[in-house]
Amino acid sequence: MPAIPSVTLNNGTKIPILGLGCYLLGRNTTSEIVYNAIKLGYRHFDTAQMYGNEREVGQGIMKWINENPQANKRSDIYYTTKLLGENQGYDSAKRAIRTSFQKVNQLEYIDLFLIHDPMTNKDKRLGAWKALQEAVEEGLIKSIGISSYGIRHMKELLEWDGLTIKPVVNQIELNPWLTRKEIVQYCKDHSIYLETFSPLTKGFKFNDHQLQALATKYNKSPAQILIKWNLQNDYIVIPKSSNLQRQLDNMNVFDFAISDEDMKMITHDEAYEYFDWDPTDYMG
Ligand SMILES: NC(=O)C1=CN([C@@H]2O[C@H](COP(=O)(O)OP(=O)(O)OC[C@H]3O[C@@H](n4cnc5c(N)ncnc54)[C@H](OP(=O)(O)O)[C@@H]3O)[C@@H](O)[C@H]2O)C=CC1
Ligand SMILES: O=C1Nc2ccccc2C1=O
Repeated sequence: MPAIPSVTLNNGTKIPILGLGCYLLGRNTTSEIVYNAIKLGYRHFDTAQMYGNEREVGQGIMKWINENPQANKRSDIYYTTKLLGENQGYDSAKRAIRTSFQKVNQLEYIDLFLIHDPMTNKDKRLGAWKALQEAVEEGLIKSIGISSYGIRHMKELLEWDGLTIKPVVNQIELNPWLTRKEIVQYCKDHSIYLETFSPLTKGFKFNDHQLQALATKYNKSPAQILIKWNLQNDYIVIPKSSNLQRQLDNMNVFDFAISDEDMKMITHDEAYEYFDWDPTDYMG
């Protein structure tokens, strides 16, 4: 399997364009799943304070590094976590960032720390961002970003006079039935990379007849077509699977291309179907 390519973010750091979503991997199994996924070729892992498995994701990564430190480098791995909503606000965020860091301190730094959602208020969102900026200055974190931010939340942040570090990504739910053209355009205009969660629609769209037709045409599975749809839109993508064979299938997307015509055919700008949560229009 070829190495997963990386792209460069607005601060010059690189991120592998396909990572493993770590929600619901299960606390007892996470470290082994992460370790085995690295053996398969995954180099990017997406967790969160909310998932309760930050420590175990770090342990899986460290097991791989420690088994051959000459060959297996920390810098080859990309580790993302996210600040829980209730930990927003400057003081709470300072504490929670340190707690997350302590859980994986053997990793020496966190590659990317996201504000998980905008569903608090302006003071708490900006206070959390100030704490994240300081953690970058301290060297605990390399990059910071946002998740499920709508345009008003991004404007609030980008126009804030305390902003010293721009978000590198907005992690958001996108799929052929949820294209969010305005948010995508806003992010592109401000050099904020789109990173897509629930890219497989959690399986809900696997029986869609157009998706099935493309799967047959390209001799790929519906999951592989959805992952490729994301990559061809230049989105970073983080499908979750706890199963080794499905993880392998989800990586096996670099040997084909969906035609422009077929990309248009499965893209439904008029639809608005989400399968997780939708905080982007939160008004608080
Ligand atoms: N920022 C945010 O607010 C959010 C972030 N996320 C992040 O995004 C990640 C991915 O999103 P998630 O919501 O988990 O959903 P996904 O769209 O990635 O779907 C995961 C589901 O699809 C199944 N699956 C995976 N691969 C295949 C395959 N090849 N064929 C058939 N079924 C498959 C998985 O089962 P199995 O494990 O058995 O293979 C699981 O049930 C999360 O793990 C998390 O890291 C998710 C939601 C919100
Ligand atoms: O992975 C996730 N699954 C979720 C479900 C509800 C709210 C947030 C999330 C995640 O981040």
